[in-house]
Amino acid sequence: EVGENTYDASSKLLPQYDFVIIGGGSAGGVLASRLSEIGDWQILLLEAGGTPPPESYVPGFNQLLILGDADWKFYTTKQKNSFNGFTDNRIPYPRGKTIGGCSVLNSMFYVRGNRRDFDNWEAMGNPGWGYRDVLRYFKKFEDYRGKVTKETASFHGFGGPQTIENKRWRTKVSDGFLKAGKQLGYRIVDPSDPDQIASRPNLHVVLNAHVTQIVFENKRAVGVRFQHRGKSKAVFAKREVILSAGAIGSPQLLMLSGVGPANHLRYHGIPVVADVPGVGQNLNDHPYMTGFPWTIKNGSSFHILDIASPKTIQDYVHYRTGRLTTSISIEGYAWPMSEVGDPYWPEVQIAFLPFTVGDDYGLITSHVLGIKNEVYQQYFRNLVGMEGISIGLFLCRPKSRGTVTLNSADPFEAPLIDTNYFDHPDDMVAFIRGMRFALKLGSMPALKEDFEARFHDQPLPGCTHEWPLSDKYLECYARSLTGTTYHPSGTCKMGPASDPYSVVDEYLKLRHVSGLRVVDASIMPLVTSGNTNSPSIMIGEKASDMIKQDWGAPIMPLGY
Ligand SMILES: Cc1cc2nc3c(=O)[nH]c(=O)nc-3n(C[C@H](O)[C@H](O)[C@H](O)COP(=O)(O)OP(=O)(O)OC[C@H]3O[C@@H](n4cnc5c(N)ncnc54)[C@H](O)[C@@H]3O)c2cc1C
Repeated sequence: EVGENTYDASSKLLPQYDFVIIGGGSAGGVLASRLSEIGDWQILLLEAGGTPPPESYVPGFNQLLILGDADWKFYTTKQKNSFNGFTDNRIPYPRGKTIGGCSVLNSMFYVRGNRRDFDNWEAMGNPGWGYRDVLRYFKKFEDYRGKVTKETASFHGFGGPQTIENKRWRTKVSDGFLKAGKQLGYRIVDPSDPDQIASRPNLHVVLNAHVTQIVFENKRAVGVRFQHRGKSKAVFAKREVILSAGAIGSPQLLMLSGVGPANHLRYHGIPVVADVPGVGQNLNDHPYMTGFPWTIKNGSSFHILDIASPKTIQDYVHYRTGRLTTSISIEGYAWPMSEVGDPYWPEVQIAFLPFTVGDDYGLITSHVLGIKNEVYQQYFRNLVGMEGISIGLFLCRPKSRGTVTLNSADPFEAPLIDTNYFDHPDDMVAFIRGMRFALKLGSMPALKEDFEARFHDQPLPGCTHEWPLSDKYLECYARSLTGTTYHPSGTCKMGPASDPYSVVDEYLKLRHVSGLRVVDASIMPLVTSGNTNSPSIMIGEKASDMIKQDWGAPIMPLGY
């Protein structure tokens, strides 16, 4: 929407607004839209990136966005327990730098998470964040376009700004994936089942506005400084500054502004406004194994070169149908029952892809993932030109925690992102259980017989010393080819005052300072058991109502 209109209000910037929102991503965009519903309030949204690039309008071009102009192009630090199969033991860590944030780069999967995730947030000392409380906000932003039954109508929303629909195109072999699940005794379910910014005169959006500091007066956030077209500018907030710069940007900006672990700030010569030790800690992300490869019979999936065929392009351009209507990514998810603890709170999420890393001649997938050239050449290259599938997985609630810290006090320098995957030994144990499920799924008759799925049983370079498919081999495989699912969260976690590492309270207000809230994926105390875009939107929706309530503005009834 924004891409088609000029919202850039830099020429009419006011010196002061009621609310200044930093970051126009999944959560910040929602906030700007909802708060500007109150006509008396002046809202400013500052976004470091520009308008989304043209390729972002074609879902099938999703992979081309990574490492492009709309990506911050972050990398992780070198890892000791993971990334052995990636160049220099580090990986690209994409984050959207454009209006829309990561929602512009993402693969558009709509997964809310498990109801137990939110009940657990509440049990962790965050009243008002249980499943029953947040469900209404998931429904509020939805415009569900799938099949409406009595059941789906009860847990989906209608008429909201975000359309949710079934994929318009999928491969034949994805039927095999669903059938293989049935053969293992599972059901096909809607994962949401519990069991736009309009142009408004009071909303100013400034693009290419990189916020460099939140300004405090006596521990109250009163405004922000930002760089725009080579000039340093400042703007002030009468009511609140709201930080929605995402799970990497938000802790970085807090620390640059003097809010964070005092010793770390002093080390970088930053005057301490408030010692908040949890800022940048508790980095939760879902470690994601790129997928065991299988070859399948021709005609079951698609050939990468078909994407550029005149028919595919014509189908998309003229009719909005065909291969390009969906991202080139995962085609189906499965949640195996957990073998440990609550069986209905899955440990892993299984991902089904209708291609292998070898499919695209090493041009895109291995590049955006950061796979070492020798691993591609020795393991994936002989899959070139063959139709295939991959079955991967991610760990839903890892126990390992990473960090986001400052590399320097320079706001234009990328922070240090230490994912720290597999630091906690329980994570590897759970991951290996998930890998065994993935192997079992791929060997079910629905794939093996109907689609002639053949496991690519070549040993992975670096793991040849282990007995094939032994636990040790699987561990080595996981440490080599597990990267990110792009779900960082938790770095400004919400928690009770008794938790010294809580950064915000249940109203998302920053502890030890005033006039400042954090509203984005960084507030999740524990990452949800699924993809994180819709929970981030939900956080934006819920925060908007909390802010309106605090300032005596009317809250629209939800109707559910
Ligand atoms: C490649 C990729 C694929 C993904 N696929 C899916 C998927 O299919 N389904 C799903 O549910 N989730 C997916 N995700 C995750 C999901 O998109 C994110 O969890 C979600 O968008 C996070 O929202 P947010 O509001 O917390 O942050 P963001 O959307 O990252 O927004 C933060 C915004 O703040 C801006 N910003 C940062 N620092 C500053 C600053 N100093 N000054 C001004 N502006 C600043 C950024 O440019 C950005 O626009 C994916 C993510 C990626 C990267």
